[in-house]
Amino acid sequence: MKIGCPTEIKAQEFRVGMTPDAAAEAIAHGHEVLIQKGAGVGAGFEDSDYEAQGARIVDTAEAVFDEAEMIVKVKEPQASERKMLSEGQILFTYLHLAPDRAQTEDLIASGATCIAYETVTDAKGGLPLLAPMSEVAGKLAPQMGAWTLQKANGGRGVLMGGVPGVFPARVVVIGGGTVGQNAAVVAQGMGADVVVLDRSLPRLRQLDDLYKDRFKTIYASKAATAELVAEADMVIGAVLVPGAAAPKLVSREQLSGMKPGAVLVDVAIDQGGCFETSKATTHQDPVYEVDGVMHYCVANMPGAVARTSTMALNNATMPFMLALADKGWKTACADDPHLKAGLNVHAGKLTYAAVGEALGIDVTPVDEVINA
Ligand SMILES: NC(=O)C1=CN([C@@H]2O[C@H](COP(=O)(O)OP(=O)(O)OC[C@H]3O[C@@H](n4cnc5c(N)ncnc54)[C@H](O)[C@@H]3O)[C@@H](O)[C@H]2O)C=CC1
Ligand SMILES: CC(=O)C(=O)O
Ligand SMILES: [Mg+2]
Repeated sequence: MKIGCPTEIKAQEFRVGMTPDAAAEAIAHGHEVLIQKGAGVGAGFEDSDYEAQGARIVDTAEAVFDEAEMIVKVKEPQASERKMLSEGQILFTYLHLAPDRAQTEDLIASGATCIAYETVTDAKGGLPLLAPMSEVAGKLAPQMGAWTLQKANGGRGVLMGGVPGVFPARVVVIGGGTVGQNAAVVAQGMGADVVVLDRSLPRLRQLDDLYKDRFKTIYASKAATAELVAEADMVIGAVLVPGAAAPKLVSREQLSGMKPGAVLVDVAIDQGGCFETSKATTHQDPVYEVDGVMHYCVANMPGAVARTSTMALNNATMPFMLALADKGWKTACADDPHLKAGLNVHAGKLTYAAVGEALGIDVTPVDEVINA
């Protein structure tokens, strides 16, 4: 199969869909790899690194999309990229369709087969292609929140770790999955007083077993969430209902009860955000204020540490990329129910129930398109 990897064009996105190592593996499996000129530079990979592995460098994104049977990317295709997709082509990348009607409609219209990293599953009920980026975003969240808490950046002027004689920052993490766990560990490591809320009791038990000396766990009832948010210096939004639009857990009304200059870091923004007042921002202009509360809502946080993130992402995507290339999407999905869970759009049909529900679009069962 011809596998193509274009340069990411989302603002300040420096990751790349394939490392030279991933290209080498695909080539060893008998595939051809096309890399857009300069695609890896932001993550520290030169064109010559890819050429040394046998990949071919092409000048433009158009050339990649024209020739490749499968496109491997990082971020959801932007409008100009969606126009280049063609019928029968495989697109393997993050999609986050539930909050994004325009993208969903364009992908359906393209006739391509679109497999979303974030809905591929594993045998333990996890999301193996989301997890590495959630680890990164979780670790970044307290760092970005701490910067935003500084007075000159609009924050309350509270130091995460405090000093002897002065309380540390109070950090509330809503959602104790991969993002939440990593955020809580780093925030606690910075010296903050940390509470993690979740609606899953098994998950709270697991976190308590691992970290009871480092942070507290609380069941995420509406009342407990409201009380803790009102007292917080920083709230990190880290919930996920896979594939679905994020539930709104802090309303605009609640902001007036928060401390002036408190910070909301909405990591769940890629699924639409879990605070009512969240709207996606960019690394260039990451923070805005509503009713005295600072919001950090960057939808591609891992792009800030593009080299670490690219390598972590490729470690996870590589076996699935190879299965798709070796077997074609249909057999690869038929053979692996976890990859099958990644299929969101095929040949003009939406195939992911939670996206259909969020956007009011008819859904065709995955098995129907696989067996067609
Ligand atoms: N902004 C960015 O750059 C990035 C965003 N993300 C996003 O971060 C979010 C979290 O991802 P993960 O931690 O990997 O998900 P996860 O599935 O590991 O964890 C989500 C947790 O939220 C909990 N939850 C669900 N509904 C809840 C509710 N109403 N109240 C409290 N807890 C609730 C679940 O029980 C689960 O423990 C996702 O939307 C993901 O796409 C991930 C990486 C980068
Ligand atoms: C998961 C995601 O949206 C990202 O890594 O940008
Ligand atoms: Mg994102």
